Amino acid sequence: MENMQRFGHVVMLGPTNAGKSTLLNRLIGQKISIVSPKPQTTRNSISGIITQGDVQAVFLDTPGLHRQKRGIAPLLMRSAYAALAQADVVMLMLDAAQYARRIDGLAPDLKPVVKAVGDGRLPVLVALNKVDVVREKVKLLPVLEAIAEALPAAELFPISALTGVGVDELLKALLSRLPEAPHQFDPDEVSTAPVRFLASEIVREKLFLALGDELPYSMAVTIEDWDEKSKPGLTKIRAAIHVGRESHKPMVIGKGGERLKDVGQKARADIEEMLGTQVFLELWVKVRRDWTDDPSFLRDLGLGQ
Ligand SMILES: Nc1nc2c(ncn2[C@@H]2O[C@H](COP(=O)(O)OP(=O)(O)OP(=O)(O)O)[C@@H](O)[C@H]2O)c(=O)[nH]1
Repeated sequence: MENMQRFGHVVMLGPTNAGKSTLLNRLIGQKISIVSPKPQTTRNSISGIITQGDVQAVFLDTPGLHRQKRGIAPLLMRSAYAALAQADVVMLMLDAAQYARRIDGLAPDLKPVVKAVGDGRLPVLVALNKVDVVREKVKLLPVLEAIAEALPAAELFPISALTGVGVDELLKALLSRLPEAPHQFDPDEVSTAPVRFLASEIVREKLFLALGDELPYSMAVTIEDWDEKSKPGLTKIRAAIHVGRESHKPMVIGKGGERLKDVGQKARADIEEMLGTQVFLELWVKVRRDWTDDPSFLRDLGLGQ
């Protein structure tokens, strides 16, 4: 029998600057940037998706709870509560170093969290971040005590998102709290959708640089084929450069194909760096008259409705 899958939403709370982005970058890397969620998930707040074996976790970011005191719209608060309504686990991220220096800031930072999730309905995991800069670890004790008092059911994890200390334990605990449910995202789709787009942007950037003033006004790049399966460690990409007129084609290609070759080499180097694999990049130029008026093509480029 197949193992039961587990799936759930991890809602991240915490004041700005606590280190949420740093932690997510460490956990998910570049796969964060742009994902293509299914419609039922709150699109705007998705910051990353992790799939590890049978477990898939969607991380939702919520700036709302902690910015309220600075007077930013109740809308943000509502979006935080909307995210919390979907939460299976709450991760509260705090800058422990800051409170180790001055504990007075802790109570006001905990207050909105206690109000929102202090009833114990959801598992709350507290990441006490930046412990790498706390030299005297005893200074953490009053911080730990105050959190344990305010959120008695919470589990505490001293970590450093920067160095990685404690991060594995935190992730393991987060994943283990997710309920049995089928995965909602295809891990391949999640990982390649954003990088495909970024790859096309890289090609476009190199074209802009190479063409300078000669740049045709209507030019677009689409990824026609993306193959990372046929050979491990190699990503084969076929990208089309669309120009609006036949006369633009030689401008892009250059004498003896030199310009296109140069663009391809530069783009390939950047895409390799982004993907961390070798890349075989094939570029070709397509003339597509009046594509700027073609709604279905614009949609393909992500520009239409
Ligand atoms: N020393 C140390 N610095 C850290 C650690 N984690 C994050 N930082 C630093 O803290 C600052 C804020 O980190 P971010 O990850 O941007 O914080 P954030 O919570 O995403 O902030 P917002 O995007 O404003 O919500 C950055 O300068 C990070 O380099 C850590 O574990 N140790």
